[in-house]
Amino acid sequence: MIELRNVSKSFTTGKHTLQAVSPTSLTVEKGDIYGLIGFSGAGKSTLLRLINLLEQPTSGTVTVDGQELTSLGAKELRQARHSIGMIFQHFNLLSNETCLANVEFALEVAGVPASERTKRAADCLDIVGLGDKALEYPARLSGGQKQRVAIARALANNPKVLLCDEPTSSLDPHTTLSLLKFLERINRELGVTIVIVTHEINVVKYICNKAAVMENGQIIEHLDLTRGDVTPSTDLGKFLFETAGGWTKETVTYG
Ligand SMILES: Nc1ncnc2c1ncn2[C@@H]1O[C@H](COP(=O)(O)OP(=O)(O)OP(=O)(O)O)[C@@H](O)[C@H]1O
Repeated sequence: MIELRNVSKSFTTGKHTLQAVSPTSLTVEKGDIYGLIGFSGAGKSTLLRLINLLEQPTSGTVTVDGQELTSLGAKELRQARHSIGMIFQHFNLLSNETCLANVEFALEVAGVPASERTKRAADCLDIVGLGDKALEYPARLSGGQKQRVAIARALANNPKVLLCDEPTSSLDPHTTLSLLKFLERINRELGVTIVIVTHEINVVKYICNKAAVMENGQIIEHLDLTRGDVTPSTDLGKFLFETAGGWTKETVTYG
């Protein structure tokens, strides 16, 4: 579903060039919930943003759902991006618009006729269980509810891929858990492939079937999380998993 081939990204500020992502390849299969983990500054968010070309790669190719995004012109890229939704740590909702208008906006940008937008936006809010909040403003919602509106907006154009940049970092543990269950449902019932950047290993352990450990702009290890015991081979992988402790799908019984 997602193929990154030798992608790299460097940022130049003045005389300084910083290599945020060194040439890296990554394959995410259809139906995966794929985690990107590592310390702050490792390049996780940059790698995620390379998937929908929010960051243009310095080198390499990005292919999503069989379409090589890096070879598209601006108009085609805008079109292709509609099948890639994204959510963020701080939700990025329009605060002066209602929840419904926030979702409608995504449809408007995608060129959906005005006559269809309201119904589709309302349906998306229903999917996330917030049909009754359609005419509320984001400021009146809890963090978890705001993230659900952001998910409704991300789902409005029926994406095949959902990119999540620290989606639970602003949420308390209970809200985190219910959001993770929700993302799981989207993955299972709507068939949406999910890539999730997080510094919370518990999140990865709970929801992901695969993960990549990043350090200094490189993927240093790929992990299969479908088997009971995760046994990272790198020191960083071991450190991250050994210090995580906490909950797993088997140990969490509430929510
Ligand atoms: N737009 C930018 N301009 C310049 N440098 C940037 C830019 N975006 C990211 N960087 C740098 O690239 C490196 C990787 O950043 P990135 O945000 O991808 O890391 P991260 O692993 O997601 O970190 P965190 O967990 O703290 O968000 C960092 O050194 C960061 O300062």
